[in-house]
Amino acid sequence: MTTHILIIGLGLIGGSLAKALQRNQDVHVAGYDADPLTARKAFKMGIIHSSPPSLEQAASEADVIVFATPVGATIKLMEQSKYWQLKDDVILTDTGSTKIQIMESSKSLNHLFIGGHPMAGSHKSGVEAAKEVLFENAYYILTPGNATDDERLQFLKELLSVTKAKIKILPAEEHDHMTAIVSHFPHLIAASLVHQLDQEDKFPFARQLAAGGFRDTTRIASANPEMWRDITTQNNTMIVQQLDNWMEQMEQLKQMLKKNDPEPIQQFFSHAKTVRDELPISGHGAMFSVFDLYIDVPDIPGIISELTGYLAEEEISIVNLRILETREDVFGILVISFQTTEDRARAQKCMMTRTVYDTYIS
Ligand SMILES: NC(=O)c1ccc[n+]([C@@H]2O[C@H](COP(=O)([O-])OP(=O)(O)OC[C@H]3O[C@@H](n4cnc5c(N)ncnc54)[C@H](O)[C@@H]3O)[C@@H](O)[C@H]2O)c1
Ligand SMILES: O=C(O)C(=O)C[C@]1(C(=O)O)C=C[C@@H](O)C=C1
Repeated sequence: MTTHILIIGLGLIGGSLAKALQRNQDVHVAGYDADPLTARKAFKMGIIHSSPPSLEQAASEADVIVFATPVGATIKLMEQSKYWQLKDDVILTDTGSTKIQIMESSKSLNHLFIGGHPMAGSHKSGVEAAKEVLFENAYYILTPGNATDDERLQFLKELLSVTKAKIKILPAEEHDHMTAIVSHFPHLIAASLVHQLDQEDKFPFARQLAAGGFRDTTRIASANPEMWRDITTQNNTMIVQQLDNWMEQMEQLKQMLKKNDPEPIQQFFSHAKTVRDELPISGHGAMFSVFDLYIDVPDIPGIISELTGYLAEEEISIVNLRILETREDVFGILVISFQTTEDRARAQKCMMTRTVYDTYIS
């Protein structure tokens, strides 16, 4: 029997989920977006099976409804959904980055709501950035709240299993506490670092000097401001708590720096390195895994399109590409990221057979 899924909000997350859910032959994925052009694009790109014109009509035909909109809009849509004619056993769920306020709102609904949050994403937004593989190996949090319908919870877990994410059940408070630490507060720090650079007017050339370190630390500051406004206002208390901890830590750091004793300074970096190196980055864990291949390339016009052209000919997908340390007359390092180690191994073989450039894996 076909399961009818309706995804509301066809951006990075809704689009990626729609694509992944289509791996299951027994589902029909309908998609709705407030922006009709986005819905049309999603349909043309094959991300959704159908693009119904009426949200209410589509909702009444759905077995599962996913709110994949910014969390402020999600709460408003949940409120509206009370007036929709829904199937009795419909499952409502969401993909929002916050859970306490959403689960609070769900208490007044007439139908089962199971909170959801795939812990994978990007600084990119919009349907064009959607990727079927986005959730692979990432945690996908489910927050059943007061809903005790084990059968439908199991059904949702099975439905989501095609994303190849690792489903984890968490209460809303634990979710918001932990995401404040590993996602929400770091976002504010990234944005603050960019503001700090922006305020530098003595040597404006500093912007040009912003190389790998600054770019890696602040990548997420390029994300959708509307989405982050909503996350920050909803998880405000937990984020302010993190800021308090941070300010205390910064005060200690300041005292340490004032003494300028090398030993504790090294300890500070050493401890951070140990903890960072032990994070589950490669293959498993909450972080979106990519596998980098480094290629020494000369700074000549067309080099990148030549190399990526070889990869395209061999149908090897890349997820990211950046250049490190290019200067005139000097070899630079092209870093190409792949979704799997297998893709990276194929790419390395391709480069070794089709080019003369050295390749290596960090
Ligand atoms: N971007 C990430 O890294 C990430 C990761 C995990 C979860 N999330 C969460 O998933 C949700 C979606 O994020 P995204 O990155 O896909 O955002 P996005 O900006 O890429 O897409 C959001 C889409 O929702 C549509 N939309 C907005 N209001 C709407 C409404 N009232 N009705 C219908 N459509 C509406 C927009 O037109 C847009 O197409 C957010 O709640 C976010 O917190 C984001
Ligand atoms: O930009 C990324 O790489 C992300 O994965 C984004 C990120 C995160 O902070 O980890 C951002 C918000 C989401 O709720 C989940 C994921």
